[in-house]
Amino acid sequence: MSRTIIVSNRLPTKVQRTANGLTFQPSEGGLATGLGSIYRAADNVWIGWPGLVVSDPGEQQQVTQRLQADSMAPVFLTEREIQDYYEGFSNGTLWPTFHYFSEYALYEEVHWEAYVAVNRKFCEAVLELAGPDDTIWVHDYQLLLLPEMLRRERPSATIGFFLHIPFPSYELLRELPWGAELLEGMLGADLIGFHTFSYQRHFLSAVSHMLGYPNQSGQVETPSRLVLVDAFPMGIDFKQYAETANTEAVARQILAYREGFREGRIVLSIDRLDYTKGIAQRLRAFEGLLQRHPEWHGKVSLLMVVVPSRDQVAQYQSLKEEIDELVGRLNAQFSTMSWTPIHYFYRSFPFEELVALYRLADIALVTPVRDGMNLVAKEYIACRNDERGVLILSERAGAAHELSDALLINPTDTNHLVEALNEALLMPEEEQGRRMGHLRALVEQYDVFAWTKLFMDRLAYSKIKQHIYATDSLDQEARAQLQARYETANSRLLLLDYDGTLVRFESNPQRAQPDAELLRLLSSLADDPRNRVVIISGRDRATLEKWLGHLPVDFIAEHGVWLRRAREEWQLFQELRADWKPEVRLLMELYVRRTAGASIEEKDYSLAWHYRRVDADLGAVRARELLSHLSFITSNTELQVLEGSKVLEVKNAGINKGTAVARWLQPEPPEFILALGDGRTDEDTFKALPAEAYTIKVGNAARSLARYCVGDSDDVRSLLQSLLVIGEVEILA
Ligand SMILES: O=P(O)(O)OC[C@H]1O[C@H](O[C@H]2O[C@H](CO)[C@@H](O)[C@H](O)[C@H]2O)[C@H](O)[C@@H](O)[C@@H]1O
Ligand SMILES: O=c1ccn([C@@H]2O[C@H](COP(=O)(O)OP(=O)(O)O)[C@@H](O)[C@H]2O)c(=O)[nH]1
Repeated sequence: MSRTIIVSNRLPTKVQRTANGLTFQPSEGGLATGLGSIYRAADNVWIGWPGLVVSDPGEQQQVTQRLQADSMAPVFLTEREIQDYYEGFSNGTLWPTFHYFSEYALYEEVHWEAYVAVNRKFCEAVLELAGPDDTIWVHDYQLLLLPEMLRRERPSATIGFFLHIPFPSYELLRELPWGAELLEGMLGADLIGFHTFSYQRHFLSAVSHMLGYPNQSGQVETPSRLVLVDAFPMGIDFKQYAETANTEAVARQILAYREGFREGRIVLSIDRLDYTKGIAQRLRAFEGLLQRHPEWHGKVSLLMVVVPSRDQVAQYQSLKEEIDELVGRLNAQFSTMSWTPIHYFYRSFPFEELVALYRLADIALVTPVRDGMNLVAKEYIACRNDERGVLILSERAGAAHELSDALLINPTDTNHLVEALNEALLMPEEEQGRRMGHLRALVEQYDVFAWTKLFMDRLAYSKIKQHIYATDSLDQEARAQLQARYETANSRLLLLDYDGTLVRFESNPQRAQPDAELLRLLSSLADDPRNRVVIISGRDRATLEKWLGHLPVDFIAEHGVWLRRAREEWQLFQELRADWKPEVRLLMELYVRRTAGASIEEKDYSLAWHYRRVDADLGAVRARELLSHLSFITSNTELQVLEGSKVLEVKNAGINKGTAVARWLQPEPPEFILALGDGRTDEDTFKALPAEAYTIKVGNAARSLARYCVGDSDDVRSLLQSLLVIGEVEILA
């Protein structure tokens, strides 16, 4: 039976060392609490760190056995690994950068090395446990490299990845020296999930800027696979919170807490200690309320739970001091004999006590400056079976994208926050009920089970999608078979695209001239009387003639408009019109003026608008605008607009590389056909060829019709060179 292997840095159970030996407690933090419900509900396994250094082999065995009974498998980390991988790279570099606190970020090579090594350690733990049919679900920023590491070992595994924290703008990511490696690491997955659409958008933009991989409708085309990217706002186990809130035990707990506050109103704040949570700003806003609205003195208290977290990281230590100092100052300033404005707890609370706090509070004050999602906000809602209470929520928490009936605030705008607090304290019960009713319906519907199902369904869909477009890479075996066919064939047709296939792409197309090695290779291949070599390109015939015209090769130029047999005259594929060019040119010129780096290429029967040298985002936007303009003016004409790699081309419809290639297949197709191409226009060639032809896509094969793929033009040359060697051996023999 197939299982889901959940992999995250932290396990949902944390091990602690006490005077009485090791204890096992639930972990805090949204990842562990949120996923805890789904993993217990099914036959899944969870791999992760148990939160403590356990180096003694006997103790390791004890922990392993105890966790195993709960379907968990521990990955033990050494003191050094915790310092460099967890506190260092994960929480000293990635956490601040991804939360827009890059001024806190450390850039230490030794932390990076530990991060790579620990990701590898997790990889080994997964490989040991995961069967071939198991689904592997990797979580969060501590394991960004893991999907790619797993992919290398298990090319066909089903791997999902979910990021629980924000994915920042590309501008933040580029500050990391290791940005590209991290993106590649994530792209080892089949499906990558984020809490919100804007995190997804930032990721896609980073992938296109830093790796150059295109994407369409949330699908990234990597050189080897299609990777799906989508937004899945995480939910909570609504039922568990709602049911617990109705229990006798919670009712008793509420009564006990109530005594301490008498009739006073309670504002609740619960977070891990973290500078992203806006705890200090929140205290200042509470101070503002007491200063500006003295009518609340003695009538409202802030109940603040701060759960200890990452206390070995410098910023967390200084934040703790700042909070202690602020709470002390405010209480000293405002307290009376019968009223304490702030009740501050620096510890975690057991589940039922938490539920009682949520149920007790008139207001939940959730004001992070950045937060991937924030489950506390959803838990508060789930506990309000009475449909009372007001949620004040930061617009910079992922949860704000769903919870629009909360009072949404900007956490750094203290005035706004003060007035929101006052508004919440004065909010009539009827309005509280209306807002809470909407919020509850939403949190109930999109709970953690719905979230998991959605993710898993999309993961299965990503595999189907990949299967439809699957292109095998030209491995040793396929290459040997191709060579054997080549060797025995008496007539061979080699159809070779030029840019991106025989030579690398240049940002200036005029610099893509053939080098001596390529000229030698083509000339030697064409010298074999059994070979017919055809250079098949979108380029104009003059350029091809200038660069390669002296070789004994055939040409297909302008995507099939011009044909030339070796050393003969150029022939037009058929009579064509060019009187449309001035009008189209005017439009393209307008887009050149608006877009620095764009240029127009004029051919006999087509016009191309190039944007390879334009800023990637701007280029994509302008190309879309121009495309819609061009589609409009070419509708009901005999023209077509072709979308190539960073180029839009207007040309006569019905002629393409494929229609031209068909002429080389007559009267009889050759015994051996090899076609190599890297772009969308080469797909027409592949389509026009018989099934037994060797069609090979160069580079990104995610959506190709080709039978095989190779990496780049170096691989192409090495393949052609190997054919040449076969030919030479035959001649010698
Ligand atoms: O494991 P720790 O270092 O102790 O930190 C606790 C967790 O903090 C982060 O939680 C995030 O996940 C939540 C659920 O998706 C989300 O609501 C919240 O906004 C995030 O900050 C972290 O991402 C986890 O890996 C940690 O375990
Ligand atoms: O004493 C506590 C206080 C909070 N939490 C839990 O910690 C999680 C915090 O998750 P959130 O998404 O709000 O933020 P994170 O800490 O993951 O950044 C919530 O599920 C809380 O119920 C807990 O387990 N014990």
